[in-house]
Parts: sequence; structure tokens; C-alpha cells
Amino acid sequence: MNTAPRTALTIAGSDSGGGAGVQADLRAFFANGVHGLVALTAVTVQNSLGVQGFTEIPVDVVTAQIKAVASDMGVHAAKTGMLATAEIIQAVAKTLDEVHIGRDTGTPFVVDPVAASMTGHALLREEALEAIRTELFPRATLITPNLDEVRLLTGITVTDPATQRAAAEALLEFGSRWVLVKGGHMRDTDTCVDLLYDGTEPIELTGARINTENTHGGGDTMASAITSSLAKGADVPTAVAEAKRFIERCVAEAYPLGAGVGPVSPFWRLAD
Ligand SMILES: Nc1ncnc2c1ncn2[C@@H]1O[C@H](COP(=O)(O)OP(=O)(O)O)[C@@H](O)[C@H]1O
Ligand SMILES: Cc1ncc(COP(=O)(O)O)c(N)n1
Repeated sequence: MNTAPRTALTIAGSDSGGGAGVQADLRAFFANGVHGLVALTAVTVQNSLGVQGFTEIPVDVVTAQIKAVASDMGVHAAKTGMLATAEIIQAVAKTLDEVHIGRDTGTPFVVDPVAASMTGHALLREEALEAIRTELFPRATLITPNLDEVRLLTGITVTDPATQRAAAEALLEFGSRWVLVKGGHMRDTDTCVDLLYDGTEPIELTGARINTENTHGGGDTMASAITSSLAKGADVPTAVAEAKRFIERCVAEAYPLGAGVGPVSPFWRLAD
């Protein structure tokens, strides 16, 4: 008989364009050999040009999805993406405690604090960022903000290694075990440096900056690749290093689709 693979749970929104959200998460989980589980939080109406609107899933349906898969299939690691409202965030936090997922439980938990799409459309009601900070960060093994999210969360504008380091210090104060400050948005550099920090020695992950406009779903794909490695038992620095190599190739193989921004692509993994 075949044995069950490791599992990773995404708690996130749907992207009708298939490049970000749970669709990106499932692509990354699949490409990294883990079985993807889903607790859907919202349905966005979205294409390569942006987000036209979204409807959130009722809170009790969000939490019931988490309980259903955790009680039957087991979760080896989990991540959050778009969470839409403070109400959903509070309910997710309580449910994760009930099913023993989070930084002190042995089941790693990655929080990607998604606030807006790369096209600038809000994916989180305004008051909800505070709930991510207070309810989710203290439960997180790792948080993975991009530079826009860093600015919203800390007020720090990252422009160079010193401000990236200062941001990592400030974010760690919110209570996660590790912080990854992603450097994809520092566009005038020819490298992409992400900074990983747990309060001891900062770890710089450096990759080439690939010249493409098609980076839709990059953050979701990165966080899901990290979650996949954690689900397979890697420690945080190893998981982030593996994911960095993975996302670099996904950005290199990103394709145009629609009139706007195309998605990063994990398809190369299937051909290897
Ligand atoms: N042009 C690029 N070339 C190579 N790697 C990139 C590029 N843009 C982003 N990345 C990497 O993709 C990941 C997601 O990056 P980032 O753009 O910072 O966040 P988000 O997608 O959440 O806005 C990071 O690991 C970052 O270093
Ligand atoms: C449902 C959903 N979740 C997350 C993102 C962020 O992805 P990006 O920053 O690439 O727009 C998105 N656009 N849609």
C-alpha cells in the first residue's frame, strides 16, 4: 500500500486568475511534494489587471474547514494568506490553538501578512491589520512580510541593508519566532536579498534579481514553499533557503497571461 505524503494547510483566499492565493499555494505544495489542504477565507474576483472585489466566507465555515482536515488528515505545517476581516483572523487564531497548530505546538505555522494585491487593491479590511499583529504574529513560527507590509506594520521604509535589519528587529517584537523581511520590492538592486532573523544572527538570503514584470503570486509561492519544507521536517533556516532557490526559478519561468501581470511558475519542477 502507498503511504500518505506530508500535508500542508493553507488558510487563504481564492484568486480566480489562478496565479495567487490558494491556487498559488496548491501549485507550490504540489511542486514540493506535499498534499495541500485548504481553508478558504474569501473569494476574489481577480485577473491579471487586478482585483475587482471579494466576498468573505462565513467565519464558522472557515473554522469548520480547519477542524475538518486537522481532525481527520493531520496537518504537518500551516500558513495563512488573505484573511479579509478581523473577525476571521480572531476565529482562525482560536481554532489553531484548538487543533494545536502554531509556534509552540510542534506544528509550524507561517503567517504571510497579505494586506493588498501587488496591483494595490485591499485584500484586508482596514482594522484587520492590527488583528494580524496581535492575534497571529505571537502564534507564528515565521512571518513573511514584503516591504509594503513592513511599512504598514512598523512604519519603517526599507531602502538598504540597515533599514531591512531595523525592520526585522521591530517585527520580531510582535512575537513571532522568526521574521523574513523579503526584499523583492527594492527594485534598484541587481540582487534580491531576503533577511531572516530570530533575534540572534541575521541570515541574508541572496539571489539574482530576474528581469520580469510577471511576479503575480510570488509572495504566496514563497511562503508555501517554506511551509512545504517545514511540513517535511526542515528547520526554519533550511526551509527558507530551499524556498529561496525554488522561488528564484519560479520567477525566472514566470509567464505572461492576460493584459496585466502574469504569474510566477512552479511548472519547471515537474520537468526536472
Ligand atoms: N525579480 C525578482 N527576481 C528574483 N527573485 C524575486 C524577484 N522579485 C521577487 N523575488 C523573490 O520572490 C519572493 C517574494 O518577494 P517579494 O516581491 O518581496 O514579496 P511579495 O511577492 O509578497 O510582494 C522573495 O523571496 C523575493 O526575493
Ligand atoms: C486571493 C489572493 N491572495 C493573495 C494575493 C496577493 O498576491 P500578489 O501580491 O501577487 O497580488 C492576491 N492577489 N489574491
